[in-house]
Amino acid sequence: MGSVELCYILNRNITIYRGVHLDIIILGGFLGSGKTTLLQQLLQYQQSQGLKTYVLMNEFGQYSVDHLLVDDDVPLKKLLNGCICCDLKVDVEIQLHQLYLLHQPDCIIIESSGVAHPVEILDACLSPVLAPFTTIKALIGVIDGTLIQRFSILTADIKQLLIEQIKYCSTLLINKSDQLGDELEKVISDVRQIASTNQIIETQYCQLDDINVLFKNSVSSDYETTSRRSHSGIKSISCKLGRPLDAEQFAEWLEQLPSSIFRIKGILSFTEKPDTLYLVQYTNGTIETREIPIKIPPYLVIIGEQMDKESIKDEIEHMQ
Ligand SMILES: Nc1nc2c(ncn2[C@@H]2O[C@H](COP(=O)(O)OP(=O)(O)OP(=O)(O)O)[C@@H](O)[C@H]2O)c(=O)[nH]1
Repeated sequence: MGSVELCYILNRNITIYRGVHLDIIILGGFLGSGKTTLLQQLLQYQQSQGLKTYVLMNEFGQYSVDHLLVDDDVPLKKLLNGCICCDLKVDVEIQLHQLYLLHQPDCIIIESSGVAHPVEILDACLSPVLAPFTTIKALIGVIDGTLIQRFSILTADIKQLLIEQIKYCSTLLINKSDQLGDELEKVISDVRQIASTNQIIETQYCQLDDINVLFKNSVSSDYETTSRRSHSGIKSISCKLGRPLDAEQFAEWLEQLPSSIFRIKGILSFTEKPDTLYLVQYTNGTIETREIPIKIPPYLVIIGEQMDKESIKDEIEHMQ
C-alpha cells in the first residue's frame, strides 16, 4: 500500500474515531538494562487501573525472547530484526496507526530495542497524523548502572549511544543498584551530568513504590534528532539450535566471552534434560536461567560489538 493511500485511509478513520485519546509510553535504555522487567510492572499497573494497553516491542535480533515474558492476554506486536529508531522507524508510525484504528487502546507502550536512540522513537510518535489524538505520557530511560560504572572503557560509539539514551528522557531509572555497592552515588552523579530531567530514581529490578512517579515529568519537545543513527558497530547473531547444548561447555563459553558481547538471550535445552526448555539471559557477565513451560524450537540471539559471526556460530555448533 502506498503512503498516500495509507494516509487517506488513516485520515478517514481518524475522523471516525475522533475523541478517543491515546497515551504513549516509550521505554528506552541499553541492551539488558531492565526494560522488559519494567514493562511487566507497568502492565500490571495498567491492568489494575482498567486501562486497555497494547505493547509494541522491538528486538534487534531476528527472534524475540521478551514477548515470552509478557502475559498471553496482553495484546502485543513485535517488530524484529532491526531497530525502530532507524530501519524500522516508519513501521512504528504505521503500527501505532493500525493499533489505534483497529483497537482504540487507552495506551500503547513501546519497548525499544536496546540499541535505539529514544529521541528517534519520540520523533516517530509525534508524526502530524498521530499528534492530534496522542499524548506522549513518558519517555523512560532504564539505565544499567553497571554500564555507567564501566563507561570509561566503552567504545566511542557505545558511549555516544548511552548519552543519547539518557539525554532527553522525562524519567530515568538507575537500575541494577544491587550491583553498584559504594559506587551508587557516583553513578547517579555521572548520570545527572548528562540528563536533562531531574527525575532520576535508583531501582533494583525496576521496582517502584509508586509507579505514578514515572509520569510526573512531561516529555520535552525540545530535542534534537541524532545525525548518526546507524548502529554500525553493533550486530546481532540469531541461530536456531537443532540439538540440546552441553550445559558445562555453555557455561565455560559464557565465562570467556569478551565484554564487547553485551547481550545473549534465548530459549535453550541442555543434554541433561533435553525435553525441558530454559529461558537464558546474559547481560554484562551475569547469567540468569529459568525453566519455561513452552514448546518451541530452541534459539539463541547474541548481540555485541565487533563480533566475528562465523566463529561464534561455529562455537555454538560445537556445543550441540
Ligand atoms: N541484578 C539485577 N539484574 C536485573 C535487574 N533488573 C533486571 N535484571 C536482569 O537483567 C536481565 C535483563 O533484563 P531485561 O528486563 O530483559 O532487560 P531489557 O532491557 O529488556 O533487555 P533487552 O530487551 O535485551 O535490551 C534479566 O536477566 C533481568 O532479570 C536489577 O536491578 N538487578
